[in-house]
Amino acid sequence: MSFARVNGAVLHYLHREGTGRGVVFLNSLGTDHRIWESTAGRLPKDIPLLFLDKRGHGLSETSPATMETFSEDVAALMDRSAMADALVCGVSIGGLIAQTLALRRPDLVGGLVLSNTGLRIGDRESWTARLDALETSGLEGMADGVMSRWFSDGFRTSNPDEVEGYRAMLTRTPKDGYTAACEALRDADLSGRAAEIAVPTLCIAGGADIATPPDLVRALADAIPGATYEELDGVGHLPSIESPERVADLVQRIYGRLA
Ligand SMILES: O=C(O)CC1=CCC(=O)O1
Repeated sequence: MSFARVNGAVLHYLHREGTGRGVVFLNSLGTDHRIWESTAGRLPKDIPLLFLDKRGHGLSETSPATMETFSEDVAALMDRSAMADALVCGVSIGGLIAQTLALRRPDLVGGLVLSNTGLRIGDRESWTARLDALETSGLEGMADGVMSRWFSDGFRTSNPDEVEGYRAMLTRTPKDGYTAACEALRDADLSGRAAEIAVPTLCIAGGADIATPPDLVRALADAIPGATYEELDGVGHLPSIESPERVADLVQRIYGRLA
């Protein structure tokens, strides 16, 4: 567990040293780095890993941010950890941050795993409505709806305790941090930039994801030159939690293919 002030905010990160190419994990809206724990724990024990809580989430300080700010934070922590040419795995907003990083700092990104994400997620109206709901009801009032977007019906029925735990992760997110990330999502649109991504890319969709449905992820894969697409049957928005063994297998497969 480490902390560093980068780009004006104190960020929380975990860097495991190792040998060979590193793997970086970027989390989604209202979550922290722990959503990748079960997946990362299935990867070889000797490879370097970097996890971080994006600003306004987990133990990282809150401040206004754009998708560029989030990607600069990742770049700063990778530079600090002497990690370059890494496999960068991002889920949802983490996938948008990963794409932004690949466009702005191609030296840092050797490959991408883009899970449950798109070139754009939602639209201006849907994020404005989310921000209004946050003002009216707070995260506590929104939490049931968010859980039904994060997890498939089957997972919620079979794993009530886990869902309760992740609900706590959501509701403990600072309101200002959640707001900043929603505003960044409202304003981010990478349509038209995908052709510039020049690294091996795997796009993962959840067959039961209603937040970033398979069609959105497939359109992302179609737009990035040479990208491959995998759909996980019956899985919701956070496959690293619902199906860590399948995600770890896919991460290892693309890791093994990187030159
Ligand atoms: O909270 C949601 O609806 C799911 C989500 C959208 C962007 C993100 O990072 O998570």
